[in-house]
Amino acid sequence: MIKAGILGATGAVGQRFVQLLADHPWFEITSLAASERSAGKKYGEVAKWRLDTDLPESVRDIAVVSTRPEEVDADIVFSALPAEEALKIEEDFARAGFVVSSNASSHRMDEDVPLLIPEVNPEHLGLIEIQKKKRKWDGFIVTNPNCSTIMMVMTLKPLMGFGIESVHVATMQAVSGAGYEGVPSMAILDNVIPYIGGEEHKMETEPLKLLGEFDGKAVKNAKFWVSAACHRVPVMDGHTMSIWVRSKERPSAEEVKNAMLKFDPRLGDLPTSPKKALIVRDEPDRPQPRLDRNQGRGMSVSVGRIREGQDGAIQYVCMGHNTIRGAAGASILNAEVLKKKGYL
Ligand SMILES: NC(=O)C1=CN([C@@H]2O[C@H](COP(=O)(O)OP(=O)(O)OC[C@H]3O[C@@H](n4cnc5c(N)ncnc54)[C@H](OP(=O)(O)O)[C@@H]3O)[C@@H](O)[C@H]2O)C=CC1
Ligand SMILES: N[C@@H](CC(=O)OP(=O)(O)O)C(=O)O
Repeated sequence: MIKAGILGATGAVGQRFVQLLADHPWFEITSLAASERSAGKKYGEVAKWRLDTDLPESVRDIAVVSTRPEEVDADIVFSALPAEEALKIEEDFARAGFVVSSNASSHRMDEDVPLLIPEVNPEHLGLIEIQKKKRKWDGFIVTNPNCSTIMMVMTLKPLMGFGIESVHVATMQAVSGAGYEGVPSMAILDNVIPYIGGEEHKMETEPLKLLGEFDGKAVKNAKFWVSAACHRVPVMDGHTMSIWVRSKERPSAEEVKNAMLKFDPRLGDLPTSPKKALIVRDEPDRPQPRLDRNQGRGMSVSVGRIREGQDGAIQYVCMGHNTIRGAAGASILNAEVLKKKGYL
């Protein structure tokens, strides 16, 4: 078993890591780290457990440590730290020789850090050697994208052959994306909030790196543009988005559907990879978060309503589980690929 630590283990995403790693066949939780407020106390006392499965017994009595590398016993650390804290702490861990699989945004756009979706750009892992050499680190950092970006980019990947020119997207994002204390119930019930700080910029920039080409030295960004509008809606889990894609080749809805149906990333049999990365639905009223977010144990992205728009764009809806495929599950799948490819 590979020894795994979780940084930010008591938080919303940290708890998802604990839930998904507790019975993982390759990783064993050996350290749980959080702020000085929690350090020294038992995990079961300080983690206000809010998931709909029980707190795993195996972690209840583990003493939480602080996020200093010398206190953490692990080969890999999964980071669910707030971005401001992750910036330095993740570097401290990589410098100290740890593999860091991060869900935080701090290092995503660093030119020597892989921003990874295993089904989309596994070749970007070539940046690891460049990162280690440049920074003189024994360890390294690999990141997963923003939760909305992940869902959208998984649907764009099979369309790249049509010559994408532009993408418009409007999101409807679940409240869990902001964390338990993030959006007061008085603000979101009976309401839609048309603003999520920083989200539109992430959706407009991260896809270009993810779908860019790695030439052995650097990633050259993909050459199309994305325009995003992000909204918070009163849904617990599951980010839904309406997407309009304009391409040079002007494919029909049928051709787009077939490209998505044929999308086979050939990841092999990794514990967290779903049987189908994309699930294409024909019903006129799907996907829906409540019905579709747990497809592929929360790791599949569901697509529906693929149709030709008025201006030659292809229009569709996609949806995925934001704290599993969009956060903890994404980092764990990244780590499984690292293991499979011999980086771990
Ligand atoms: N919620 C979501 O769906 C998603 C979140 N993310 C990203 O994941 C990260 C975590 O988000 P979330 O789980 O919602 O956040 P939470 O606020 O719920 O949890 C934060 C965690 O970090 C710890 N922490 C806070 N400050 C420090 C510090 N100074 N030093 C060390 N540890 C600290 C907290 O410990 P303590 O309990 O002791 O305070 C807690 O364990 C963020 O970067 C967020 O942007 C990404 C995608 C989705
Ligand atoms: N902002 C996202 C969650 C998040 O924290 O994203 P990021 O990993 O890019 O910081 C949401 O609300 O739903």
